[in-house]
Amino acid sequence: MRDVSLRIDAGEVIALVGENGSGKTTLAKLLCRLYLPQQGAIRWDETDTAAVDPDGLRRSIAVIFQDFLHYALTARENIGFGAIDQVDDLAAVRAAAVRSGAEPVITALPNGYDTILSPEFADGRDLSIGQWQRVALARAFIRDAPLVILDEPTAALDPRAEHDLFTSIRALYTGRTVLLISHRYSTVRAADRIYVLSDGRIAEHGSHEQLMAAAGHYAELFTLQAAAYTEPTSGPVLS
Ligand SMILES: Nc1ncnc2c1ncn2[C@@H]1O[C@H](COP(=O)(O)OP(=O)(O)OP(=O)(O)O)[C@@H](O)[C@H]1O
Repeated sequence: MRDVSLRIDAGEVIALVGENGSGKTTLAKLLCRLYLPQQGAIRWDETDTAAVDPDGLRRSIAVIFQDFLHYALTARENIGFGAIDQVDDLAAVRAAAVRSGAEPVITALPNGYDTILSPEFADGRDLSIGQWQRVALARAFIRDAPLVILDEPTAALDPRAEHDLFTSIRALYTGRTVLLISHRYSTVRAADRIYVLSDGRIAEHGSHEQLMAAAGHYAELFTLQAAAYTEPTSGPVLS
């Protein structure tokens, strides 16, 4: 990443978009201090995050990466590990599951929240990718962190679940700051500000309306994706 300068204010919903390999996940990992910048600084308020205790910093961030972990443990543990002190608090685990849409999936399992999410165990069950994604979202909800980073949180969700998540994202995270990475332009358009990454740099930023008016890279990608839904002849042809 080069020449990247961005500011995220408390309570904002910020979206990062850009083509594959443009650096979105790398930027998220830098914010979590999984990587240290070779030059420049990342400051939380006025403090350089390179100078703070990494564990403390990470406790202040709830993050779901694209390749989130699937633990061969119970549904309760898979969610409760988001906030280690609440792993035995079924009410907190259930509340997070309700918010993420995982509750109906889990209650249908043979032992509910005590079902091991792996088919290798007696009465264990595996979940579909989209169901796992709801569990991962619950894991992020349960942690009372001021910064929430969601890297492609809806890639495997069905359209209704995706719609439900994004129409409720501000209510879900009231008072928290959200960094959302997504290739779905319909979901990022409601962000307060959108940063467009290209080849490790910020190519554009602004609100959806500002970026559409600028008629640049964002407007091109948004229009391309929207056209696939609205123009019957522009989509791929299966034969
Ligand atoms: N640990 C790493 N070391 C070196 N290069 C890396 C590392 N992780 C990713 N990259 C490279 O950095 C570039 C940006 O990757 P990144 O995962 O940040 O892209 P992205 O915008 O999130 O892409 P996608 O939309 O596919 O998820 C890619 O060229 C990738 O190969």
